[in-house]
Amino acid sequence: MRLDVVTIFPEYLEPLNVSLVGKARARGQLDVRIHDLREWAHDKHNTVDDTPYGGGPGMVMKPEPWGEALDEILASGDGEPVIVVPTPSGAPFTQQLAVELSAKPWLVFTPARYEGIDRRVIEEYGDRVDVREVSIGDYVLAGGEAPVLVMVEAVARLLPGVLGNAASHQDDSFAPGAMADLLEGPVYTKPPEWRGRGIPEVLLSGHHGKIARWRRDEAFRRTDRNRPDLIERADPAAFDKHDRAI
Ligand SMILES: N#Cc1c(-c2ccc3ccn(Cc4ccncc4)c3c2)n[nH]c1N
Repeated sequence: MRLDVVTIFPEYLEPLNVSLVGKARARGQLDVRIHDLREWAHDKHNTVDDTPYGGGPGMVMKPEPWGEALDEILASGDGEPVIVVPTPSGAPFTQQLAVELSAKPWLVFTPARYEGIDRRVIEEYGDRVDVREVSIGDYVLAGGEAPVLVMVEAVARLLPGVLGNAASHQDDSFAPGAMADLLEGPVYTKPPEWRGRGIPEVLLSGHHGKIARWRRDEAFRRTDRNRPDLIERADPAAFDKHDRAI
């Protein structure tokens, strides 16, 4: 997978050099290219923003630098990318969308700043390629770089061979399948006792069926406590299927 990121804060994307994504880049599983938008702003001050038409607070990112940047990037690759635009007014970024994007060969992320990008940029490239406006949550940030870090990690960990244990994401919270729409249950490791706190006996039993059922029940309990909205959405048949499987 090729990932391009266009930003006025390239240093904000340094975390893509470490940990899971950094290792995937080093192994050649990910081709990550970070671009400084100001390279396509040609005035003396490399200006990328201006006042909003119609008035109002803040500044808007000018279309010209984005147009030159995206034209050059799209011309540099094979096929067409999905352009992912982080914005507070986007569609929710979900595990389902992460799975969909992980199957794409090329993603271009356009994290903006200020009040966002001139709408004509989204329209221009929406006429040419698949453009997704996406939000990582119902809160307001100052720009799109942190959302890009979140989305890249969520997508990269789904790529074959990136996570050490293939099973690691199969029981994720929100992962499709028997535990779909349930949060993950609690996890434990050694020592067997810590500050007078032990381990649930079932996890020491070696009885895989009982352990799976306990984990399913704990997942249900945690979901009911922290995300009751997911309980309504969950498909009861998925639980039956999971029960039959354990
Ligand atoms: N994804 C995502 C986001 C953002 C986000 C993303 C990109 C930009 C670019 C600029 N801003 C600042 C801004 C713009 C308009 N209205 C308010 C603030 C951004 C915020 N905030 N909250 C989220 N969940």
